Amino acid sequence: MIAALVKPVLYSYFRSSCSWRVRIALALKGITYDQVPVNLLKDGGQQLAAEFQVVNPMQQVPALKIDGITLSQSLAIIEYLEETRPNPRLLPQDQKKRAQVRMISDHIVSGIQPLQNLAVLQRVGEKKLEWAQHYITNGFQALEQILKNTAGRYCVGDEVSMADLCLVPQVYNAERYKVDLAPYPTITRINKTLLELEAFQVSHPTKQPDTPAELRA
Ligand SMILES: O=C(O)/C=C\C(=O)CC(=O)CC(=O)O
Repeated sequence: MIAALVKPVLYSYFRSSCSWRVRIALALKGITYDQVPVNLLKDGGQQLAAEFQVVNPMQQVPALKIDGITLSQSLAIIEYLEETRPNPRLLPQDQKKRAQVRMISDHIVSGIQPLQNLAVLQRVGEKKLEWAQHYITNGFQALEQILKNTAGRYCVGDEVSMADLCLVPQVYNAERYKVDLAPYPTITRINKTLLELEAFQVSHPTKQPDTPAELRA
């Protein structure tokens, strides 16, 4: 019980899409937390420092200290928040919809983002823009088809779910890597609708404690 009284601590980087997913979950569920910024570019990458390796041996953000444990991997964090702080719900009650939410989340979290993350692009070198565009485009072509069957107002039906927490940061990355979004009207429509919600705005990369002044909104 004592642990629950201690404010959670999020290790985060303002434009890490994986950190943003967790920030949206925390905002939606009304959980107040402290942030420890981990700059992925500064000092050769602060995530690689020995002191952060203790927090997350994978040397990636996000990580969340909560209830006396330290968690990494955004979906594991979001599922823990869901189980311990169930309101508002981020996984639908209906089993088929819940499976669809997990399918779309995994599609982005395993099938797109890891192929265009910083560590991969740093090894790809000068072709990195083309590389990122290729994997985001591939993933979005499939995702557009999937969403045509699952979406209502949001990714799955009309309730905001974990899938939406994955979608918006991935669209942000697509824009960052100059992917043409015109072929994906469903993705674009859902993204725009979600960005009107306060939880998606307060957690946005342009509004974080570690956002550089020139990128602040
Ligand atoms: O360029 C930088 O500022 C460093 C890293 C990131 O933003 C994070 C990523 O590229 C991975 C991702 O979140 O998809």
